[in-house]
Amino acid sequence: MAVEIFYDDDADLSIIQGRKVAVIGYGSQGHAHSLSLRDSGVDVRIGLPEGSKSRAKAEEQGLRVLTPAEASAEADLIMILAPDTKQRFIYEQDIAPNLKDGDALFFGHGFNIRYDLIKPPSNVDVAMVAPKGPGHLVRRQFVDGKGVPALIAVEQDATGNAQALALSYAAAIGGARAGVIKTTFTEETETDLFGEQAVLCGGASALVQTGFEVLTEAGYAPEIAYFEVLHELKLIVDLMYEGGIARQRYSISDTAEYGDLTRGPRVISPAVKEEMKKILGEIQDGTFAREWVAEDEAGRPNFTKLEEQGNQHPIEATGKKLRDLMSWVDRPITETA
Ligand SMILES: NC(=O)C1=CN([C@@H]2O[C@H](COP(=O)(O)OP(=O)(O)OC[C@H]3O[C@@H](n4cnc5c(N)ncnc54)[C@H](OP(=O)(O)O)[C@@H]3O)[C@@H](O)[C@H]2O)C=CC1
Ligand SMILES: CC[C@](O)(C(C)=O)C(=O)O
Ligand SMILES: [Mg+2]
Ligand SMILES: [Mg+2]
Repeated sequence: MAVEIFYDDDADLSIIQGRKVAVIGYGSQGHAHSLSLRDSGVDVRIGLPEGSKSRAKAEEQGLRVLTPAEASAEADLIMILAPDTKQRFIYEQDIAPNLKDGDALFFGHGFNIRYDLIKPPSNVDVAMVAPKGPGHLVRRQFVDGKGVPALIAVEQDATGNAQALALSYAAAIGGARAGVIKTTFTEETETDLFGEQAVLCGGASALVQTGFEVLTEAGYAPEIAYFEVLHELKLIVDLMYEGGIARQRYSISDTAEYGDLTRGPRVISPAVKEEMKKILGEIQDGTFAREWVAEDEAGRPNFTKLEEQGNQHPIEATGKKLRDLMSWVDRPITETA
């Protein structure tokens, strides 16, 4: 089925400029949405708990910070950009008691609606603006006059204007410069989880770590292995980003292309595809969501252990040493947030 794609000319920025927006959370997405909304002439306030470490950062960047309940009470559009596992508690405690007829409840990802963790009342619009990229790059691209593509979806249209409002919001954070696609909460949630687990984060990280291990265990220098499987990956993916896999194959040598065509399918074998299908099934039937919610409720023991193991992987120390010597590598996102 053909998708609908919207650009800046299709969006009416004055719609979002006429609203009082509360952004709940000031992390990766929260800071990007808030600053770009503000720069697009939108009346925005931030909702963060009293003890939040992000409060000082938001205030330093010239934003007004309230508690989540105060921000929700003042606003007529509430965008929840807190961690997915915390959203239902924030919604019950701070947002739901402050929702008024015709308000809009916005999400940056459909997890809590798709898996029935939040059930909004029927008198408010429920919509999503989900940028297809990390928040720090959403902001960086906006500042550079570019944009990260975004998905919009309407779960509930109480006012009859929810789609125009979502498109206006997406344009205000730069999404309509690159293209805004209309979807559903279900499609966004399931494709986003699949993408991050199988390809973008899970798949890519495991591929890089495993390639590094194979080379270093065979006695090659870690620095050479790092350049080969991590640093150069960005350069190869840049070519795909610019012109697809065909453009990447045009730029590499014929030798590389023959290796790509004949060895690639041995690495990503039919068994890997079967595993990807299983992963998609666990997303579709709710297994992953139940597991993640339970893991979070238990204090994230497995998450913490695996994250620490990842931080200790030898590729991290090698990469840090080499990146410190490359002045042209962009500043870490922690410094640009
Ligand atoms: N990361 C990304 O680029 C993308 C994220 N998304 C979606 O955006 C949403 C936000 O994710 P992300 O930006 O990664 O989140 P982060 O973890 O980067 O930031 C979460 C923010 O929420 C704050 N927070 C925590 N608890 C509360 C609370 N009780 N009340 C109010 N604020 C709270 C945190 O405060 P403190 O700093 O004090 O911890 C922090 O500022 C999620 O739905 C995610 O799926 C969608 C697309 C991409
Ligand atoms: C790829 C991870 C992501 O889905 C994103 C940056 O788009 C996320 O949830 O952070
Ligand atoms: Mg994503
Ligand atoms: Mg995601």
